[in-house]
Amino acid sequence: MNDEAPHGTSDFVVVANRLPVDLETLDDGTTRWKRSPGGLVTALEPILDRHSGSWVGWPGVPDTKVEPIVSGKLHLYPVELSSGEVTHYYEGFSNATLWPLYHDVLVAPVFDRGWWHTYVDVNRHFAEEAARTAAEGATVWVQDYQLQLVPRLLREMRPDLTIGFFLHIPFPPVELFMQLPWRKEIVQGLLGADLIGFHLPGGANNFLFLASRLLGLDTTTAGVGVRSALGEVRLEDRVVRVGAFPISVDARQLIDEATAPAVVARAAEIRRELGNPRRVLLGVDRLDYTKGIDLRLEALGELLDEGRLDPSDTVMVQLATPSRERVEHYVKMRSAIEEQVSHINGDHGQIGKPVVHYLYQPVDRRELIALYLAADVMLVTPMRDGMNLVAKEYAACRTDFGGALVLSEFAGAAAELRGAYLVNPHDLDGMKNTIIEALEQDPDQGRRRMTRLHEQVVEHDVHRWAESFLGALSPP
Ligand SMILES: Nc1nc2c(ncn2[C@@H]2O[C@H](COP(=O)(O)OP(=O)(O)O)[C@@H](O)[C@H]2O)c(=O)[nH]1
Ligand SMILES: O=P(O)(O)OC[C@H]1O[C@H](O[C@H]2O[C@H](CO)[C@@H](O)[C@H](O)[C@H]2O)[C@H](O)[C@@H](O)[C@@H]1O
Repeated sequence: MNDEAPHGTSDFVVVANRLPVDLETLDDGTTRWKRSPGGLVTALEPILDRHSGSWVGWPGVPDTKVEPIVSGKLHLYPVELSSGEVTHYYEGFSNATLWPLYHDVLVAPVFDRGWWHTYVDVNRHFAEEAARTAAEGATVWVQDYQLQLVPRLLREMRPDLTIGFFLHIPFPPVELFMQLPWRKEIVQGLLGADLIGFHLPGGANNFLFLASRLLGLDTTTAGVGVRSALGEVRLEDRVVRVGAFPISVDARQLIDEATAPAVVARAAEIRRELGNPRRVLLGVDRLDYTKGIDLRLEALGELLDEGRLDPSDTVMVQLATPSRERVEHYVKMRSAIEEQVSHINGDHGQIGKPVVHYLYQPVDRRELIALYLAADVMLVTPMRDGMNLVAKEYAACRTDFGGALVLSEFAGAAAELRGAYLVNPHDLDGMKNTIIEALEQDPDQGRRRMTRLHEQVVEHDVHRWAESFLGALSPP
């Protein structure tokens, strides 16, 4: 990386809360860049590799001024946030108000006026940096719930720009959204865009209904389709289009990585290191209360208690990437999950042979892919999830068509991944039966399911997602 990224020259600008890399301070006081967590970065990185452009975002640490950076073809424009802004805008309004509100109110959202004011201020900083970065007539693609006011602010500053917005999390039904004291401001903020994208038609339809009901705007009423039949909100001077564009993964890249001999060998080695169990179950998540890690552990614990799983030949690996570690519900969820893991291992493990191997740390990407290859059953059991790229990564990596995917109905990915074993994670008995069914599947039937999953993800990869959104934003 070097530091020569001039402002005002970019024809394509992504604006997201985070840069694709986080600045990390080591014990000796030196700093280094590490990959940012989460699916938004996973999805957008390959797009910017292809579409050379700029990325405006926060470098992940407070009170640190970082000059613009060039990384290969990509120009990074850091937005500085103070520690107070991180507390009120990121941990507060974004992750303790909007995140739970948009995820079915799984925990009670906090409505704090001070947090809202900081959210407005920080959205303005991001809009200002985007306005400085974009060339005349550029396309700016704003990402996610942390930046819902940016489209309007940016349009006021730079009416020459084409502005897209994509929401990576679910957009709630009107009954829940109406709880938000600043509901009109958020909808007006989003309507600054030319095109607003959601993962699923349901989110797009919720938004159209809200624009009509809350702001009395003229909207289309026919249902939005997947990458088709866009809806419209007709404003006095322009039309905002609204669509559904399910995000995905870079399937070709994953296939290359998953078929590398070193990764295939590592998968076999992982099984040996786990003690050559007959079955390996896997969970991979940011440690978030939406992900249903607690529910799948409860199911596993009961299956072991009831003797339906044999602890001498069954192993579960749960990777939990640290996330939002200062937000109250994340702290509580970590303790609850770690208690469950201890409980299961206390009851069913043996010396040197725990049933659940739990890591609270990110692992290297090649190790993650080797784990996907080593797993007989992948458990993706969120109570609500915008998409869930882990499910799609697992399907992309299984070029051997082995393994099985147990997938919550409440993940966006369930709308497309019909070869999965779908579960309602609140239905504990149903989930237990489905886990057993997946573990004991007929091999031919399993291969058919996995072939279907793999082909779906290869055909509908992240490049198709970006092309469909950007094609709709700026039709030829
Ligand atoms: N390299 C690496 N990536 C991880 C790890 N845990 C999760 N990820 C990635 O983080 C992303 C999670 O995306 P997604 O499932 O959509 O959920 P999100 O965390 O809510 O964005 C996926 O691309 C995962 O591969 C890890 O330990 N190491
Ligand atoms: O930036 P963080 O607060 O550390 O959180 C990580 C990301 O989590 C969320 O990811 C979502 O986007 C994925 C890709 O579209 C989707 O598959 C997943 O269902 C979502 O939860 C969040 O929306 C991102 O802004 C965060 O960067």
